[in-house]
Amino acid sequence: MIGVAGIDCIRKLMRFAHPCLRGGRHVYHYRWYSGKSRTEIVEAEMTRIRNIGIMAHIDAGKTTTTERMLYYTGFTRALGDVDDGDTVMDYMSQERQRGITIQSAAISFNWKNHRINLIDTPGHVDFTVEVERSLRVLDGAVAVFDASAGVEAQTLTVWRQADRYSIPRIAFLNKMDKTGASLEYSINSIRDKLKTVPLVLHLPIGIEKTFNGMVDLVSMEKLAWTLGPGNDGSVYQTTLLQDVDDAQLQERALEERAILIEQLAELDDKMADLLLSGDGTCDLGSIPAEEVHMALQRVTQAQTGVPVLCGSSLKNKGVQPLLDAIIRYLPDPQDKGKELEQLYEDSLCAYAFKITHHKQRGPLTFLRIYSGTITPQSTIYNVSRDCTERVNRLLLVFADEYREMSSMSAGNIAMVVGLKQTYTGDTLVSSPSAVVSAKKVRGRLQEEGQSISVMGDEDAPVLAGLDVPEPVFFCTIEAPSMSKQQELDAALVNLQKEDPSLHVKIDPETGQTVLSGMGELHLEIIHDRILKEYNLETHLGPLQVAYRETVGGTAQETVTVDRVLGAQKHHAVVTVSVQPEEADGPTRDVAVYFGLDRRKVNKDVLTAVKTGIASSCTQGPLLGYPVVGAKVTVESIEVGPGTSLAMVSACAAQATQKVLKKSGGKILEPMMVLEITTDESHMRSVLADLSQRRGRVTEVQSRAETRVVKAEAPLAELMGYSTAIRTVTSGQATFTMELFSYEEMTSLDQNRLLKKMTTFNVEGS
Ligand SMILES: Nc1nc2c(ncn2[C@@H]2O[C@H](COP(=O)(O)OP(=O)(O)OP(=O)(O)O)[C@@H](O)[C@H]2O)c(=O)[nH]1
Repeated sequence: MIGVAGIDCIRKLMRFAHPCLRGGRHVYHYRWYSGKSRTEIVEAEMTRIRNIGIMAHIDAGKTTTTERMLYYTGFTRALGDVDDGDTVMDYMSQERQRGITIQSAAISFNWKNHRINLIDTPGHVDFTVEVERSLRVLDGAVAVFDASAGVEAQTLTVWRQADRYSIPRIAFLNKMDKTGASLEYSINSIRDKLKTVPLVLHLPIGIEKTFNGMVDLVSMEKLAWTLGPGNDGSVYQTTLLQDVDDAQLQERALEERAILIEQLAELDDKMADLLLSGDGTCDLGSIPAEEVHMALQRVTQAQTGVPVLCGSSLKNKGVQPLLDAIIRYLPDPQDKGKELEQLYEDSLCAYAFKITHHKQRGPLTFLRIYSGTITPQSTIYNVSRDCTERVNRLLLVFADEYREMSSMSAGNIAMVVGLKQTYTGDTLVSSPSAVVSAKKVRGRLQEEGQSISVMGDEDAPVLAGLDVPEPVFFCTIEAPSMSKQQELDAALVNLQKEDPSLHVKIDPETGQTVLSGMGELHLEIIHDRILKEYNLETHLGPLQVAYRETVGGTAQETVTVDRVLGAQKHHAVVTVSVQPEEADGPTRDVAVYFGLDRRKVNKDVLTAVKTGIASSCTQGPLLGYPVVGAKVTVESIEVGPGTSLAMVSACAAQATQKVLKKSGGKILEPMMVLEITTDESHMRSVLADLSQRRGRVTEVQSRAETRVVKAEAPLAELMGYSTAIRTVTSGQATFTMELFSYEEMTSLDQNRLLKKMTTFNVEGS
């Protein structure tokens, strides 16, 4: 990924871009372009733009595939290698060191007269919010699979996310050169696990070490990567299959093509008509390639099937056909922008999907433009934050340069310098009056019976916000000295603008700053970034699990407050009852009901009571964790004349605390679902380790020597799991983990936790 967050990286970006060899490794430099460039970058017309992302399980080869794309499209002049830590896309230093892809950014390049805007997406489960925000702005995606592993856990997660955003996909079976690679296994796994129809477009020639190319089943050509200059895969031979002296290959290809055409005929009416036209004895082999391409495009975009291509990015095979498939089958940006164009017509509507910070230039904001045009030196309006922002500079991250643009229009991905108050997920338009007219248009369309699905908010026509999962871990963070606290606060504000899954709050009791996030790695990375990007050596407190509290049963409590403050007498009596909320599992928020006639109570008093209850529920009575899965009913309210609303609120809060305690509060702990892939010889150690962690094994799948263990375990027992699993399996196993529910602890475990936490608090105080 082209990370522009780090100052190191920016320095490199501002230098002239060319790959050079240093100490045997390729190092890429980028320049912050101003002035004339070697080539003129024209704005691509909408039908020739593809906004795409690449999604995959960790290590499937997303970065390597992206690097090859950049190389073959002329972006880079030497091949990067993730194993050497010198790829363009994994730019941030943390990514380089850890060998994983963390953040997403956009990078544009041209392929066969089309503009491809590539939005990189991370593969680690701690960064699913990064994946979500990329998916928001994509029109299509390439799913990269390790052909020896088929569909892996993280791919399933990202696939489900892509389903939610209705993103057409094509599949790339990478690593066909690897031992254990299997087209058949991967296809079955795509069909079974992803519940989609895989449409095989390539018949591999050779497998594992002998993998050398493929038959393109649409054009019926043999594509062979022979050793070209520098063995970089840029040259490959295309031969019509009929001219290839291999009758067996021809026969198999004809059979596979027939299967493909039949599948298409089932999914696509036009292909079915074509087959049935004439005397109904249509020769499947004679259907023209162009007709098959068109059918594949329709089926991909309708998301009824997924074209499957194969290759080996590391061995430089199969990437150019993948680029061809992107421009052939994945959609242009028109569809996604349709609804917004209806609302905003020719005026600007854009979505901020990524923000990075640059010390001198301030925030750099990546925008997907849905309608209208954006120009530099203009003023725009942030609907989500109700403020005006100034566009100082408008840039396109094109190949190895940041190019100044005089304007950018709908369908494009722009980078803007100057937006100071914008957060990731905000909607930007031309002016407040544009919002007023968009609202009017929306009202009219709704009256006509048309629903506007892109909108998240009833009041303002903004794009729906991000679906940010609940943080599961938290820890305190301390500035190196009191004098640096302000700098730390500013750094945290910037980081939150970039990363909506990072939560920052001040502990009301200790006054300490508390960070919460998606996992151990997430918080570690934040810590690293504060050091590297803001030069602040902070101290992180011990990592703690974000528990929840809930009620044990039904209870009722009445609290009376009688106070005299100055000359004013305050009198309030509030009775509340609680009971477990009968929803599917614990819900996030506590539901408040009124068991009294609300018309007889002053509106402000009702609001004060609700506020008191809500504030009380943010800190449960057992350990101070938020209360969930409870129904609180206000049974009665009595308020004396002249009593302040603050007093009413306090009375309701006290009653809620008391009733929560009385109900026999329970602690809920986050349960994670784990998928561990290991070899047979380490199975015993993996299972033994899991049972020590209160883990439950739910399924074990076998494939040759590989075992995939699915298990559930409490997060509290999984601290440092990545190191532990590495140790017990001598580095052989990989795993993913994801939050799936909050569960009640057994009373034994709860008592242990309460003892530990109260001792900890006493010691810590
Ligand atoms: N044999 C083989 N190995 C490959 C191929 N493509 C990538 N690899 C290797 O697989 C490992 C992971 O590759 P990456 O490109 O970093 O994978 P990624 O999906 O970007 O990984 P994350 O950034 O962690 O999500 C590296 O060691 C690559 O060299 C391939 O086609 N064949």
